[in-house]
Amino acid sequence: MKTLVVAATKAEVTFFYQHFNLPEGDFIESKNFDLLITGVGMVATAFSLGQHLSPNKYNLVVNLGIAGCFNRKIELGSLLNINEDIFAELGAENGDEFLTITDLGFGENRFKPKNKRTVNLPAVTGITVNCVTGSEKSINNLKKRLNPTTESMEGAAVFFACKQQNIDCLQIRSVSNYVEPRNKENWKLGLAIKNLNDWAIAFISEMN
Ligand SMILES: O=C(O)c1cccc(C(=O)CC[C@H]2O[C@@H](n3cnc4c(=O)[nH]cnc43)[C@H](O)[C@@H]2O)c1
Repeated sequence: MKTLVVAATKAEVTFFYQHFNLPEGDFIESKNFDLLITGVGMVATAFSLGQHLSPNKYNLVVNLGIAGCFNRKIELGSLLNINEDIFAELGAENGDEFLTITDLGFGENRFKPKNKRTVNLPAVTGITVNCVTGSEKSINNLKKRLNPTTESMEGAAVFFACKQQNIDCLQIRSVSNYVEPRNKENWKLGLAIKNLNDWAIAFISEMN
């Protein structure tokens, strides 16, 4: 049984590729782990995992990525263990009220992954969105409704797929930006990606 490492973009795992001398490609099989680049967003992620995730082959999925953070006390570049993730937009508006897919009786919007491993990083709740949050009104609504620490565009889709296949899952995110009206100059992409890759290289190396 192997570990499947999952990221949305190659850029987020660039040093991981270099360290393990991995060939170009979106699905790379190696002796001790496989690596899958899904593309950005929950649809691309679900499709890609639908193609590659098999319980006969994998006993652990490690989802790696950068994320936006709602909490300004958490420094940019910090690593977080997302141990709960929520599809934030999946549901229905009823005037100013939001009804989740659970309220509507159509399933779950909130996922806690099955995971036997302990990871020495702060554990937080994330949300998963199709549209990166970028207005004070949306930020306040999300904080009030879900009280999230981070925001990504894939996390809950990975947890969903792992739950469907009964596979353990870790989601490790590095904070690249605060959730705010969009200003890419404020992002610390390089730092976030470096810290994420250092963690991932150490984790995979120690496992094998
Ligand atoms: O512009 C670049 O050079 C660059 C390099 C690597 C990655 C990116 C991305 O934009 C990755 C998109 C990825 O990041 C997650 N993300 C990051 N911040 C947020 C956010 O505030 N809200 C939602 N998602 C965020 C997301 O999971 C995307 O897949 C650019």
